[in-house]
Amino acid sequence: MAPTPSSASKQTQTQIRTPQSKNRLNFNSTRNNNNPAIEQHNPPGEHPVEVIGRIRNHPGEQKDKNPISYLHINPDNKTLRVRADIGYRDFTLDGISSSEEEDLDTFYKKFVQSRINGVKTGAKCTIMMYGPTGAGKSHTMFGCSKQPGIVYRSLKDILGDLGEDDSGGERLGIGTFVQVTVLEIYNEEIYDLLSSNGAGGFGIGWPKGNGSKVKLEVMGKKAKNAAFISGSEAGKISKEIQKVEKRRIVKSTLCNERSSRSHCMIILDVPTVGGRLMLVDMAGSENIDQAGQVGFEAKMQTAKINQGNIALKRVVESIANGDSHVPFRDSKLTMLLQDSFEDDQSKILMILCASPDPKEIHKTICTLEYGAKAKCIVRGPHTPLNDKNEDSSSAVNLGSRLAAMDQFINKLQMESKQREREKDEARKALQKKEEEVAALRSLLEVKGSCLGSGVTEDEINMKVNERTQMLKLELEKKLDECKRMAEEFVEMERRRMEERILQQQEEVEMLRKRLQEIEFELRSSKDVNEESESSNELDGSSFAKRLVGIYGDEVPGMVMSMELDMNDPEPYVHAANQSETDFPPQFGIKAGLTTVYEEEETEEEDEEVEKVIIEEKRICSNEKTFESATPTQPDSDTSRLLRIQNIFTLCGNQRELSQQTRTPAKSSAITETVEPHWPFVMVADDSVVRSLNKENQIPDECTDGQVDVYVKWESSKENSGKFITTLKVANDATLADLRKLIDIYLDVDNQAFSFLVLGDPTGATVPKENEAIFKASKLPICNNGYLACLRPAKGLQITNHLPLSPLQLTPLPLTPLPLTPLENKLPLAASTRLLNQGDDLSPKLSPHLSTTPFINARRRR
Ligand SMILES: Nc1ncnc2c1ncn2[C@@H]1O[C@H](COP(=O)(O)OP(=O)(O)OP(=O)(O)O)[C@@H](O)[C@H]1O
Repeated sequence: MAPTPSSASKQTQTQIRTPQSKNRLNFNSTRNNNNPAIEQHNPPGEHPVEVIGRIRNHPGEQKDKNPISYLHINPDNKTLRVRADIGYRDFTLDGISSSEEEDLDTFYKKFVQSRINGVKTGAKCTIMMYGPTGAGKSHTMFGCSKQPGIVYRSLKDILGDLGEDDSGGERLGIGTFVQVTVLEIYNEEIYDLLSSNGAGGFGIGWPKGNGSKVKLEVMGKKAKNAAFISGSEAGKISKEIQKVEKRRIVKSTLCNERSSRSHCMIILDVPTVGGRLMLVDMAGSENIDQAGQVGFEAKMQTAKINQGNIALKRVVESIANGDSHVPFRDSKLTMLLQDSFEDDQSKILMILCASPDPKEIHKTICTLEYGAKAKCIVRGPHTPLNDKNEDSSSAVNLGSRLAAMDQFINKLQMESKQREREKDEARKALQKKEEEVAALRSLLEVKGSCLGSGVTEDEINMKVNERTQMLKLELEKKLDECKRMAEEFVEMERRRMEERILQQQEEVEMLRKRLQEIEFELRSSKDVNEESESSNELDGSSFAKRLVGIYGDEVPGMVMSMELDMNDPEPYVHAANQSETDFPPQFGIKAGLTTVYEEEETEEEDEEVEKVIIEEKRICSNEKTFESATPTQPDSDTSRLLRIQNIFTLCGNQRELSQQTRTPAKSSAITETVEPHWPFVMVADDSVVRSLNKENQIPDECTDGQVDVYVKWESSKENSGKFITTLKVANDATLADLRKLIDIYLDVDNQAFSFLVLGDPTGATVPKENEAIFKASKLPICNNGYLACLRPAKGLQITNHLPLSPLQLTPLPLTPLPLTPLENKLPLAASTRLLNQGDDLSPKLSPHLSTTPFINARRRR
């Protein structure tokens, strides 16, 4: 079985004993007077703990950004200034190294190599890596693939590199061998990383397989039965250490992806000289929360890791403070390190690792405070217990200790003052910030109250938008409604127009049929009156032709209008004894049914006047004249006139009263010549009269001082305002005079009436007793004459007052028209005036007209 390090050391060294508790810092140990190197490295009163700071690179992505570090190394390379938010702190150490400026090789040579050299000559040295997780402890201790760490460099330094010099010359460390023990302190248990429960063998042959780690007990200040490897080839041993180092328990934490969860201790004994090197890579000194450990077990683990750190911290403080009791036994780590502190041959090199990350500032400060305290440990000159000068040495030790303590106290006081100042500044800064916050808060309240009861501008805008949308919708709805109503109205109007057009078409059709019947009757009459064909044939046939021409041919683009053409000579035959001057009396009173085609362009001027539809009658009351004008065919002529009038009645009860005289001279001439004393009457409806009054002139007086009076019935629901006759009366005639004439014309027995004052808003009638004083010239003016409107007595039936045909002896009953009056919408044709009646009627036409069922005529008296 291979010897354990402890047993080996027993063989080569005198066991170091723990110093008396009352004189802890005297580090009683066996004096080695034979080793001058030890004397050199441990001068009396020297600090046994050397503290070096090692600042790692900027971690990860921050590396390239080269941030401004909060750590600043003074040019003396011993003082490190830590810049806080407010103020800074300086820490004076034995040396400071930045990994950015000094790689591991440089660092090793500068701060570690001298210690290793001492070990080679028999000195004892403990190198501890202390610091928070991720600060680079393991990196410094073990290095990486590019740069070997302290462990491998030390081995190389102690044993020498066999591969470097094969020439057979003297190599460093030839003949030297080392014994290496690798321990792991995890969860306050010591494990032997070189042995395994399932491996079954030690020595150079490393544990095979994946057996569990062997737990070791502590005996005294050493691990009992710890395995070791011994050898003189640094390369081989380094490889083995590399392997077992991987057996350490690591875990990913917030601070480090591969965080060491255990303390690792590599004990390197150089038996030939009695030198010993203890390399301790401590677990991170982070607190539980920062490690991000979750769960009870994990937290317990972190707590136990910290237990080693805390115990070591207490040991350092205790030694530095000169306590009578140093709590080495508080943890397995401090138990194993007890020799390192107590042996006066032993030196401690504490490497404080720190990260330049500003987030780590507090951990860095804690680490540096810890190192500063460790640095205060003072070891007095070696004084064996049985030394004669023990008292004097004790006094020296005490003096140096007091000096160190004073120094430490001064430093603490300075730090305390510095902290006080920082505290004041922080308090002031805090006060200032609080004032700013209060100001901002009051500003916020003012703004809130300005906006009014918590209503923000956005809310107001939102409400305005909502209201706008609502109004828009309402407007659109109303527009739609209006549009729909307009469409309905248009549609209704369209239907009404269509119905009206249809109705008019039907009426036109019926009229046409009626005219055809008349034509037929005319032809029949021709056959009956063959003997008088010389004159009448031409007359009748031409009239028939005329009628056929009117309704048979319709000229496209022309508007058809029915009109009485009183000046058309065609239907009439000139008498042999008639001269041109005789024409008016003979042919002036002629009724010809004709169609007048008018160009549509002329409609414009005609539309200005409301189209008046009248029925036109002309009655000759002078039998003499009548007979002289038509001595042979009085009945026939009268009948013809009646017929024509009936046609107009058929066409519409309202025809235009067209008796405007184009030339007054001619008019008066015609009147004179034709029938100066005939009581001609031509009356329009009330409504017509009103419109006619506008355009009519004041009636012209005849040469004999007479004026025309048109007599009609008042239009009402029962009757349609029939035209009665035209009377010629003296200028100064009264209504009484007029009544006499009308009575003569009407059948006075049955036709009681009263005069209606047209134009009177009350529609009053003229009392009979006033008729004698009411002049006819006061009557409303109508077409060059005066209009007398008669209101029939109540219950009186209006009869037609057309002149009777001589053949018609008995009056016909009034028969209602089978057709509704056709409203004449065509332009008003040139006025036609019936100047004479009967003399221009074809004798053939009279009987036919007289038999027309629509006519109800009364015989003239
Ligand atoms: N000086 C440096 N240069 C380059 N990389 C470094 C340096 N120091 C540390 N690192 C890297 O930082 C990471 C953490 O380092 P390391 O494991 O040594 O920290 P640690 O202090 O041992 O942490 P823990 O206590 O958790 O084990 C590693 O990946 C390491 O390679």
